[in-house]
Amino acid sequence: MPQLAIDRDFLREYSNLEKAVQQRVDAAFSKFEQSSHAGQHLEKVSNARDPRFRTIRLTKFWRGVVLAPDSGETYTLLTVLPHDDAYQWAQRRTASVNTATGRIEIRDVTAIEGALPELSGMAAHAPSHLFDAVKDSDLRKLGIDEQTLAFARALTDQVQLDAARSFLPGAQWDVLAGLAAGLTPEEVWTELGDVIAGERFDPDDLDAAVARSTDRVVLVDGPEELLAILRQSFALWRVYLHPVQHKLVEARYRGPARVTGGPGTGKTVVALHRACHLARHGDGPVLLTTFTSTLTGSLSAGLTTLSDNDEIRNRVTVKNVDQLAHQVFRAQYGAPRLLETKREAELWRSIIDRLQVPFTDTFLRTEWREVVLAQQITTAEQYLAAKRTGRGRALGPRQKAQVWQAVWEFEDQLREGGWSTHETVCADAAQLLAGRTDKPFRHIVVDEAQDLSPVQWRLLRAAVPAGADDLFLAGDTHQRIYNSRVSLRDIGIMVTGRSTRLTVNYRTTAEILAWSLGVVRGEPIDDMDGGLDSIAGCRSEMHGVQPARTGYGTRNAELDALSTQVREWLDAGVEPTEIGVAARVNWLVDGAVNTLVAESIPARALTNDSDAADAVAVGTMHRMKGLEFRCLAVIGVSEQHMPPPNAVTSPDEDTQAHRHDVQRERCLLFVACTRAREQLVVSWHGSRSSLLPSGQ
Ligand SMILES: Nc1ncnc2c1ncn2[C@@H]1O[C@H](COP(=O)(O)OP(=O)(O)OP(=O)(O)O)[C@@H](O)[C@H]1O
Repeated sequence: MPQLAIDRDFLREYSNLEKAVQQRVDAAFSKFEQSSHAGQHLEKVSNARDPRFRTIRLTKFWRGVVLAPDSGETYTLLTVLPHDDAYQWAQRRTASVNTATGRIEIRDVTAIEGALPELSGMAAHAPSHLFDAVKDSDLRKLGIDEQTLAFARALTDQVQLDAARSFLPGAQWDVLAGLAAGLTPEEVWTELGDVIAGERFDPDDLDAAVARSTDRVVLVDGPEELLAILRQSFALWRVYLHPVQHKLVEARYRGPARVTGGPGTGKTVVALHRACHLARHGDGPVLLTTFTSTLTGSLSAGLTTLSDNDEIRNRVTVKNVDQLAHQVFRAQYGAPRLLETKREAELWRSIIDRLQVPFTDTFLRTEWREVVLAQQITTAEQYLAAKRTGRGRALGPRQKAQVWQAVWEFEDQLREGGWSTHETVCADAAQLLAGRTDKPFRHIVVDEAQDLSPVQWRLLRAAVPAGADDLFLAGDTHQRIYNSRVSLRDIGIMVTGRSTRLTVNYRTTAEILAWSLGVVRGEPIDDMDGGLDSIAGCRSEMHGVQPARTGYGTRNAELDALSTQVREWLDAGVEPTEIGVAARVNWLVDGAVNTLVAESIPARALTNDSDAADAVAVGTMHRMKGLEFRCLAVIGVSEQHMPPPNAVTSPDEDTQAHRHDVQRERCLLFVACTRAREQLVVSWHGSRSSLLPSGQ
């Protein structure tokens, strides 16, 4: 029986096809496998460079291009195009086997041959070339074949390489892009993961290559599966993993492990797959957790996309860390009597007044959270001896005694009133679990790990027995938006030697990523493990338009321009749900929703309970975490609103806290901008924010 395989690129194109053509694709390929002579529907392409390319008729105007097997029965659907384009596509290209990965790749030979003479001519007179530092033998080892090698040797700059992306074989272009981004051949080798097995694959066995190409081809088992895949073609991106991601998902670690990487590099995708993998092959219940309830919701939905097997799904609990803390606390002590944040600040202020100590309530609260609770300090001696790494303002013994007295009073009043805060609930829950030998989970997977506080880490550490595959962390400290700082080793979570960085961004175009990286470039940001994190090598292989940056005289002028922009996107065929608007503060979110709605544009504010209506999503930058949009406007990036003055500690009060607050705001802007997939528009009114990259 002939079997149909679908190329990943086609799944992406499918959602952009007109409904009628989609229906013809469904019909043609649903019948495909029942036919005992699949070849009979397929037409040969005259003047084809590769005789294995065929076309299949879908409608009078549309054709599918199919790669027919040399001898086996697997036919791969590569693309669907209007009649003439389909023939031209097939005439220009060839399929080949990458000798390093053993997988198939397609190249536009006509384009390569067309560009090479001119490039070689220019290269002959150039003082240096893009890959002078890389040996031929290294390039060959990484799967670069003779034609691509000749092309690579003729390149003198990155722009030429970028322009060649559409016609060079994909995996080989990835290798060259990695080397051009400054990775060594060894690092590129590691990035390709276990697909380079050291073996040299047979370049003529295309059928075996198709079967091996799980990263770009999905084999379909029958018409129902085909239809299911086509229906959810976008969500299906979650199914294809890069070899490095795949390795992380299935690895067996002797202890805690983590994946880091810039925005859009697939950390959440890895976390989801890892949770499923542990549910299937692990040794007990799995907790998939993160910081906020909004993020928990999208993890839950992602998990359902990955596994429709109830038995597997039921082995994974999805809960945010505070929910877990409250559950453990309640089971022992009943419902906590929670002190609201406002009343907590009042309590600190009344203690400051009474004791006449020279600190602000913000300083004392942070000291309590980040030093006292984080290190489980219960006595003055312990506090006097405690490490205060990252707390900035140095304290002499007299000041420390004053702080301790205030903290003691605060905790005493909590005890007396029977009050809890979210932090104490978490600390109490951690203590309860630490004392138990029967832990609730065998494996814990944490997404957005950079935002968890030390007390929350203590809870997670106590919720799982120490051992193989106990904790798996996914996160990026350049996207820390809640100011929690932690040293994992201080909490007893050792990830050294079990940390992997992802570098390829799958969400955002290179233009948007490069500009957004400017917002955080040069910031010294820790890696939660005693060192500094780096965003070097983070790159995207997709291209599009440069982000637009515009200032307006007034807020109303900025909002009017926003509605013009959103209308333009809608008129260009972008669905309302694929458009996002981000602002730093709630009142600007409300202003944007009102302006859009007044212009009859469907728009909704992202709130805790808002559902996914068919409308443009407008939300605060915090709410944007975990989301992505084809087109995104980031508004109100003005000097007076970004950062908002009340969100940043004054440098006179505490220089370190000031620095941390400004850094958090930078990270927040970075997070917001990197939610855009294809188009990003940044605007402000009045003077522009100093957080925007200078000179642009
Ligand atoms: N191997 C892959 N191939 C294609 N697309 C991928 C791959 N891995 C992830 N993606 C897609 O890239 C996008 C970003 O993935 P994901 O949200 O997991 O990244 P992230 O690193 O968690 O991002 P962030 O840190 O910005 O939240 C998603 O649309 C996802 O489906």
